[in-house]
Amino acid sequence: MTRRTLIAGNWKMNMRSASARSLAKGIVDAVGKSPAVEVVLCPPAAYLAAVADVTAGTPVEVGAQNLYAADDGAFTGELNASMLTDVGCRFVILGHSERRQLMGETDADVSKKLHAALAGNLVPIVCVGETLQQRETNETEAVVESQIRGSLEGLDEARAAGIVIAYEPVWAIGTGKVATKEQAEAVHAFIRDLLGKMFTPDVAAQIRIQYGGSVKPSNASELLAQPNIDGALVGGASLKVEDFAGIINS
Ligand SMILES: O=C(CO)COP(=O)(O)O
Repeated sequence: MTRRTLIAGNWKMNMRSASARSLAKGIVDAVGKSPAVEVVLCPPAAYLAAVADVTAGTPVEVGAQNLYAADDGAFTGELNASMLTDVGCRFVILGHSERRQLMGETDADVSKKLHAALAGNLVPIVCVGETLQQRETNETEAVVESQIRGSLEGLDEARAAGIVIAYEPVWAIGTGKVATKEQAEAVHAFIRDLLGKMFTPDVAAQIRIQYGGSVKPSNASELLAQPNIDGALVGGASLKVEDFAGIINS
């Protein structure tokens, strides 16, 4: 089973309209017409339309960083899947550790969002990962398993193959402390095995599992060479054309 490598840039809460457009343009130019990997830019919601305008007609795709799991209605400040596809999104990041920690998002919330994303034709990138304390007390597998089981609650086999999982150890996010390729591969293999039990080994073999946490041009190729690492979800290094292009080309 070949899984196409997926490199996504999570811009988090950064950029302004001019810098967002110029970053997107730089990446479009660096990626060219037929990149070997799939490339997704996830700007803040305020700049989704501007970035989608720049990437239109190119292989670079656009993703949102969150959604609200409801149809149109009285939900002040929120955006639903239909609005995201309407402004050009194909992907949506769900359950990022920053949202879990800062906004109190739970696995149950993530599961609702996952179903809303799929119903709205968005590809969900579901984030999971342990804290440093959990790693040090050997809880990594238990934490990741319960996040995946909870976040994927109610997902059927037919739709499971199309989702993306991002393993992002919390201690590696924005810290410069990247997981070693062995540490990352061990968790990715564990996740694939778990997905095989939850669905079928064939479905698990189709699900792309990205690694995230201090990915840079200098460490991307060894991570991406691991058999169960199918891409990267990049934060800081996605904010500079040179760094992000370096990861894409690694
Ligand atoms: O959280 C991340 C991507 O979603 C990773 O962030 P950094 O690449 O800045 O560590």
